[in-house]
Amino acid sequence: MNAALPPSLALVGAGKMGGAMLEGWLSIGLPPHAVSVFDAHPSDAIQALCAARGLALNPQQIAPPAVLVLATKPQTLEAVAPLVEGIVSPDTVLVSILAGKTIADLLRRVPTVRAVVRAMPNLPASIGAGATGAFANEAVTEEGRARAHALLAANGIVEWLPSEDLIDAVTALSGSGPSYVFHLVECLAEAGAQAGLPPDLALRLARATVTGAGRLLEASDLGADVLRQNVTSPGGTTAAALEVLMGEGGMAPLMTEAVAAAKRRAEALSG
Ligand SMILES: NC(=O)C1=CN([C@@H]2O[C@H](COP(=O)(O)OP(=O)(O)OC[C@H]3O[C@@H](n4cnc5c(N)ncnc54)[C@H](OP(=O)(O)O)[C@@H]3O)[C@@H](O)[C@H]2O)C=CC1
Ligand SMILES: O=C(O)[C@@H]1CCC=N1
Repeated sequence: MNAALPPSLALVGAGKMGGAMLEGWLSIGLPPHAVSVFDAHPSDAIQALCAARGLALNPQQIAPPAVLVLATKPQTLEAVAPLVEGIVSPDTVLVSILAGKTIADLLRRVPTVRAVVRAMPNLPASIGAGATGAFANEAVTEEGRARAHALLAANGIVEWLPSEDLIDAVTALSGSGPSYVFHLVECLAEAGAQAGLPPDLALRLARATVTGAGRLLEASDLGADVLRQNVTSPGGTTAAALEVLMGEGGMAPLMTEAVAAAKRRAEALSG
């Protein structure tokens, strides 16, 4: 087991994201007896995982954990705060993945805690291919930061941010970003069907194209711009498509607008 991993951990909210992170922690050797899971309505998969691996699910009482990861919806912070406040001690590091909720918002609801890490993971965490942005307040010790890092790194890359206010932009880019890519698959498949392909064939090709391009990007030392140029024969078909995608009203201004909308929504979720 990674020596930096916390000796005890509570996960509050084991939904899509919390559940994905939990699987990552177990896969890198966090001992199941060190983990307590709290969820209002645990899914069948979480109940089965807890039973199979011997994790405490919704225990009545636990000793304050070294780290508590809060992974409920931002809108439930008010409702879940008394549970969290009842579990933590002043030495617990609170790692929150709630979009929009600031460190000040969290400290107001959970006054016992001092050390807070705001982290923004993304869904590919479920296969260890996530991207997380994180910010630690000044009360987080070197040890606390190392523990948070070890947990977050179980799910993919971790980028520590120099200031908390960057996290809303991270949320808009990489937190929400996987959904933009999945929508690209939907759009590509629809466009292929419009171009005459049977819809199921178009979907298979679109999915394999996006997956393959992602894997090439990961495997290659080349930048995305060079890889794009490598597909683009002068005067060929790709150039014709890119004239549309890179033209006025193309993908760049659309993506800028989408990310700005997500960032505004993150800001609106604070409080
Ligand atoms: N999904 C994603 O890709 C990402 C999500 N996030 C953040 O992760 C957080 C969770 O999102 P997501 O996993 O999608 O949401 P989910 O709804 O899938 O997960 C939240 C879980 O918390 C449970 N819950 C609700 N209230 C309580 C409570 N009082 N005590 C204990 N458990 C409770 C929910 O139960 P029930 O369903 O019964 O309400 C649910 O199982 C959000 O704050 C979001 O901003 C961050 C990055 C990416
Ligand atoms: O959509 C949301 O609000 C959350 C935060 C980032 C991804 N999902």
